[in-house]
Amino acid sequence: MSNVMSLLAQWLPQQRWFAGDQTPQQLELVGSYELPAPDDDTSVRLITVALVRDAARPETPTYQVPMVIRDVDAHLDTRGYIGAATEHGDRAALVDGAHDPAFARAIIALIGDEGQIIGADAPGAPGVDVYGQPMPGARVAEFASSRILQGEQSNTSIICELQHENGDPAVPLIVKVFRAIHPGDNPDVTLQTALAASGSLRVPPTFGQVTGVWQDPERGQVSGHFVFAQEFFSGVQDAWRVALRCAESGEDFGELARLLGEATAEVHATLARVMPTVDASSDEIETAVAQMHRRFDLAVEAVPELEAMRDDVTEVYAHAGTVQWPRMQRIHGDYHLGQVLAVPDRGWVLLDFEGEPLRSLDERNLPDLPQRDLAGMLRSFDYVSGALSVRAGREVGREWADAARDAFLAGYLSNLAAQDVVEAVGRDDLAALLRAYELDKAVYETLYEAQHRPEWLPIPVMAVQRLSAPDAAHAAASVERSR
Ligand SMILES: Nc1ncnc2c1ncn2[C@@H]1O[C@H](COP(=O)(O)OP(=O)(O)O)[C@@H](O)[C@H]1O
Ligand SMILES: O=P(O)(O)O[C@H]1O[C@H](CO)[C@@H](O[C@H]2O[C@H](CO)[C@@H](O)[C@H](O)[C@H]2O)[C@H](O)[C@H]1O
Repeated sequence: MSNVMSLLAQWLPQQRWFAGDQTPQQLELVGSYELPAPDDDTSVRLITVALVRDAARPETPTYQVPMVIRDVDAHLDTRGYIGAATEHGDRAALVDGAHDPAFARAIIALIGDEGQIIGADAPGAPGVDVYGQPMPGARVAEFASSRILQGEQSNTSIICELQHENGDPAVPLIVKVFRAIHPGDNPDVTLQTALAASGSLRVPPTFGQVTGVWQDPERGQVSGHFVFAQEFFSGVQDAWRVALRCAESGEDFGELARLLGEATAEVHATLARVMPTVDASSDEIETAVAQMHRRFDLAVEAVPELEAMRDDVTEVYAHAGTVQWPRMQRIHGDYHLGQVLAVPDRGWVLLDFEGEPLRSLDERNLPDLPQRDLAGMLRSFDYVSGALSVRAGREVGREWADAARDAFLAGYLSNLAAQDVVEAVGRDDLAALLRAYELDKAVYETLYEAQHRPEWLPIPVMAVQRLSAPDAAHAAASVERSR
């Protein structure tokens, strides 16, 4: 194994976006591409982006890993330091590209200049071709600086400060580097680009994207999205923080929840207009219900206490399979309070349309029911109460969560397109669907928490119990109350 690959094998398991914490058994270079080094920074020896996977575990993702090889000098930013790049000469450092401004700057230039790089084959691995695609009309200012966005994320986002020719600050960009790369469209890119192109203010303006073509060891030549860049809203808070603050302090959240419902309905209506929709055929319904059952089986393996709820859960899903379904369309897919920003002068802005990370990309690219998104947000209100309750050691915030869900649904149903759906399908059937999707989301969350945050596992487990209980009138009552 080369020096760089053995350094990566040690470094990868420490990264939040890497699945699992085991050192890869057989780290394989799937391909790589190089970006031009800046003329005015002679300490950069090479900017290279590797696609790597653990060949001993082919079911795990292929990861995108940007790296900068730099001189070891006084200006080296030690935060991104991976190790000594001995193959690249004396005093050469291998730096995580996400921490190095040379990578961010090269990516912005690739997109802004509509550049293309045809990758050269490396020893043992074919080259990767990459294409920069700016949004029509997008204008790029001069690169000034970059920093990595800290936090619990599935991908790596880099904030880039830009400036006009006269030195005045220009609108900053957020450059999201997809870590697990998949053949096919990434819905985060396609959906947000379609929304932005339709003139929607409910997503950040798109700057552009990088797509790549590579040789997948199993599937041959494939293509997919590598990077997505959008306008960055500085200093704003996400709806999770706003909601927690209100729930803790008693500040009113009703109006904000209602506006969030309106914004959600607006996005659904736009997606139904600009992206394909399909009738929910009996096949589609059967598949969707079978997926819910499958997910429950998986969750029971990880969280055995769910087994006791199996009969009730089965009943809720079975009932959902018998009611009338609305037309299926593209949706957000992993909607929760952390995916929404409170932007002054714009209102709620939605982010991260990548869908649930635990579902396959093929599934996430299919039309789905808007009820999945509504259920996601309703679960999120419950999480606000759940997080506060875990902290307090007793139940708090239940009334707050109930009021937020009523206001959110009322806001959603004030939209004309949403009213048409109620008219066509009927409230009882929609309530049955909402309950099944809410339960399915809580089941998904048990898996997510078991893997990532075991201390929060009781939040979704209690929700599965509550939502599956035969007398649960929760979802139905909310739809009823929002009349
Ligand atoms: N355009 C933006 N403006 C301001 N903050 C943003 C923007 N896009 C993302 N963020 C912040 O970055 C976080 C992670 O972004 P997200 O798209 O959810 O990435 P991931 O796929 O890694 O979870 C968000 O929760 C939000 O706080
Ligand atoms: O934001 P991601 O796309 O990475 O989504 C995953 O992580 C979320 C947690 O950050 C998780 O959301 C769950 O926890 C939230 C509170 O932290 C809560 O508001 C959500 O309702 C709850 O589902 C999400 O499920 C997961 O896919």
